[in-house]
Amino acid sequence: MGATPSVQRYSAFTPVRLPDRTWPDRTIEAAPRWLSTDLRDGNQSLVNPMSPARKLAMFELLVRMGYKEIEVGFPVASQDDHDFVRMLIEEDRIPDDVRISVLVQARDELIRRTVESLAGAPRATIHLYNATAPLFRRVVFGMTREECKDLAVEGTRLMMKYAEATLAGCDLGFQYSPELFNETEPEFALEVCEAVMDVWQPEPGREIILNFPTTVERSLPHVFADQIEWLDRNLSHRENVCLSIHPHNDRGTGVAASELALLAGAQRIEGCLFGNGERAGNVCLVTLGLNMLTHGVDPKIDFSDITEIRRTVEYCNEMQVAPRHPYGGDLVYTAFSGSHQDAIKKGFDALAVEAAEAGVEIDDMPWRMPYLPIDPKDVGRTYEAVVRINSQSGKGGVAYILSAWHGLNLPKGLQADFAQVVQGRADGSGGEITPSEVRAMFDDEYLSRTEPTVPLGIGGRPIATTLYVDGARFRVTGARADAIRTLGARLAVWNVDVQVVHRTGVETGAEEPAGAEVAVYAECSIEGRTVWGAGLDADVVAASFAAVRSALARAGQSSVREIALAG
Ligand SMILES: CC(=O)SCCNC(=O)CCNC(=O)[C@H](O)C(C)(C)COP(=O)(O)OP(=O)(O)OC[C@H]1O[C@@H](n2cnc3c(N)ncnc32)[C@H](O)[C@@H]1OP(=O)(O)O
Ligand SMILES: CC(C)C(=O)C(=O)O
Repeated sequence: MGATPSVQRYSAFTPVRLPDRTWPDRTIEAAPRWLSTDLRDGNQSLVNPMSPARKLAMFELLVRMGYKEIEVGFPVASQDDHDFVRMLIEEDRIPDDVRISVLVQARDELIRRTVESLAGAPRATIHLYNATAPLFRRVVFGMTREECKDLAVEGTRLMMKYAEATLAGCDLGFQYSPELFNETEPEFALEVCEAVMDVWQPEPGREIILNFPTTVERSLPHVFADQIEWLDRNLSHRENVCLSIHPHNDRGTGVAASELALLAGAQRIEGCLFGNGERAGNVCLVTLGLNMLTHGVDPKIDFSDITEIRRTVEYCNEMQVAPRHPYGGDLVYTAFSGSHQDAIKKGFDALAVEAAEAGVEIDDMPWRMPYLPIDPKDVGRTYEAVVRINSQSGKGGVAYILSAWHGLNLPKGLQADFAQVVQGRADGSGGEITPSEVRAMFDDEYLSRTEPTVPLGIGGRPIATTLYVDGARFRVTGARADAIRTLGARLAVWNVDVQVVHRTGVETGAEEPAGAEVAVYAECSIEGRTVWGAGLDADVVAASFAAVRSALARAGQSSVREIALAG
């Protein structure tokens, strides 16, 4: 603290001038071509590069998810990388609709060995790169612009020469990247790409992938978008060029930069699952794909089991995905805070009502949910963890837990009553309260205070008594009604007024409850104050008795047990 600020050591980024940019008015309407570089850029940044088994697990995951272009390694970087490429080819593990690619520097011997590593491949792309940015030309390569361009041109020639000798029968693709494109003078990057194209000679059926990396992300996303629109306008052979981007995430804006670049004309995106990759990572393919899904654009990638994807990626990379990572993190579908929980519960309730009105399944309804940008089910996550309880939770969250996990649908007044109980205990413990602990608290507070046995089958002529069940009437007849009437009479002696009996878990209006257990919630006015009780039983009358007696017991009416049993 107190050290001299270092701000003067840094300078502003010079943007390309594009005052008539058009990309801000466009929208993303279709998925781009995706390339996963998990096995190359991702792998080269790992503390422990992937073992062959981990590489294969990653490759198979990417294929299962639907990636059609997969950069499988840098064959001359290590024996493992080379052997993995050979194994894929020799064991015929590359599906017909998948194209592998490999990366190489613009160096003669490395190019020769890289081309050889692909022998026997039915289709493959060779990806050649050299740095074009001024800092690299000066510091790393000690080259003039001309020499830098020649390196790319010569690399392309060598690649074609070796491929002609070694890869007969291979449907060969070619990709060139001016590394650190974003820091390269745009005219110079264009000049190098044009020179490379002069050698490769793109034409219909012979595309070239020109891949523009923000090797180190240095500026704002819209600046990159301007650079891409500028390229889109100025590249020759445009119809035979696939304009690809390779964004890194050094400023934390890799996703934004990619999305704006798509608007600006990018047709293909290279990235890694959950944003693995050098330094702050490559752009996250999961976030990009699912961002599209939430706008109604099919990403053409299968994210339906995000947990399995995440586990496999964690296994392969030996790195954990952060709990807040978009779409895949542990906590991204979870609300702890009361107002969020309340809104989510109301959202689910409204969705159920609207689906019933429309006569369709909930899963077929448009997704409009407070605080949840995507239906967790669409990525294989369940609703159970959507709401979790701690000291910041409110009645909506507590009610959601009892409903979603335990099938207990509490009336509103009881929700507030029980939330206070939970809040008191959460404040004491400080931590999270699990759904089973919430249930145990409910049982402890309301159910365990009741006696399991109630006096039914009292004789007398059948009469009708009405209970109010979630606002609708529920008729109980016969001896059971007698029992309730008897209880009511006794309670009257004690100045207890049973105002409303709520029952949930069965169809309202039914003569007798269907199904296993019925929950009855009694809202009682006892000596002028409202006291709630709950009862749970296979028999609705028994549950009703239990609920009333629970309320009495909570109100401190200890002799209730004898009264009820005396009925
Ligand atoms: C932005 C990116 O992610 S690029 C991909 C980075 N990935 C990798 O580098 C993969 C792992 N790399 C390696 O294993 C090694 O670098 C190898 C095997 C490829 C090469 O190894 P070596 O030649 O022993 O070492 P090294 O990488 O230090 O070589 C650097 C030389 O290559 C040159 N070089 C670096 N990149 C390129 C390139 N794209 N094209 C041509 N020459 C290059 C450097 O200028 C330097 O030249 P100099 O020796 O004349 O100064
Ligand atoms: C080789 C290129 C595409 C690269 O990885 C980068 O520039 O980040």
